[in-house]
Amino acid sequence: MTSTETDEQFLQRLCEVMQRIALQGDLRAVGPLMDMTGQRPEHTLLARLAESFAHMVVKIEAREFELECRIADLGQTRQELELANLDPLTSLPNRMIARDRLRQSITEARARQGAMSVLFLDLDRFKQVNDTLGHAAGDELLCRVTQRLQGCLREGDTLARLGGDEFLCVLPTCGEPEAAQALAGRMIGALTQRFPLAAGVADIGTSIGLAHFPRDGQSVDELIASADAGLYEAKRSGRNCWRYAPPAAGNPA
Ligand SMILES: Nc1nc2c(ncn2[C@@H]2O[C@H](COP(=O)(O)OP(=O)(O)OP(=O)(O)O)[C@@H](O)[C@H]2O)c(=O)[nH]1
Repeated sequence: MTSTETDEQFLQRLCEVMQRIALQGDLRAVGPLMDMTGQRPEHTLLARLAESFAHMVVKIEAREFELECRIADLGQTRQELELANLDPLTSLPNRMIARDRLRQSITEARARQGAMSVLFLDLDRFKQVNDTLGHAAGDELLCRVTQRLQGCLREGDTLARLGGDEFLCVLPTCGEPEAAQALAGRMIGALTQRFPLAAGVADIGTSIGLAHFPRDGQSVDELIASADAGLYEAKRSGRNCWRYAPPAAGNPA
C-alpha cells in the first residue's frame, strides 16, 4: 500500500485478497494479506482479522470435504451391504433388507401421518412342482414368479424373498386398503396363469396376507405378524385368495 491509499482503497484490496482465498480454498493465498500488515494501525488490525477469518474458512472447507468423503463411503458400504443381502436365486432383497425397507416405510408414513401396506405371499402347491418336475424346475419357477410379481408393482415398492416360496411386498405409498386388495388380486391373477418351464408346465397359485400401518400394527414385527396371520387365514380358506388376520388375533379387519 502507498501512503496515499484511502481506507476505501485498502478495503477494496482486502476484499480482493479474501475473494482469492475463498475461490482457491488455499491458505497459500493468505500471503498477500500478510503483506498488508504494518500500514496504518487500523489497517493492520483489519488485515489480521481477515487472516484469522481466512484460516477459519479454509478449515471449514477442509472439514466439509472430509464429511462429504465419509458420506460417500457410507453410501458405498450401504450398497455393498445390500448386494450381500440379495437372494442368490432371484436377486431379490432378502428378509433383512425387507425388514429395513418396512422400518423406513413405517417411519415415513408416521412422519406424514399417512398409511402404508404389507403383503405376505406364500405360493400354493409349489412343493408339487419340485416333486414332479424336479428341484431345478422349482428354481426356474421361483425366478419366473419373481418377474410376474415385479410386473405388478410400482416404483418404490419392494418385493423381497423371505425364503422358500415366501415373499414379502412393502408398499410405502399404498395407504388405501382397497388399492392393496386390488394389487393382491392382480398378483393372484398373474400367478394363476400357467408357467411353461424347461421341464414342463407348472400350475400353481398364491395365498396372500394383508396388513396396513397404522391400522393393523405399529412396528415391523406387528405388521409382519398381522400379514402372516392373514396368510394363514387365506390358506385355511382354500388358498389362491387374500385375507386379513381374523379379529380374534386383535385385528378389526
Ligand atoms: N426348488 C426350490 N425349492 C425350494 C427352495 N426353497 C424351498 N423349497 C421348497 O419349497 C417347498 C415349500 O413348501 P410348502 O410351502 O409347504 O409347499 P407348498 O406345496 O407350496 O404348500 P402350500 O403352501 O401348503 O400350498 C418345500 O418343498 C421346500 O423344499 C428353493 O430355493 N428352490
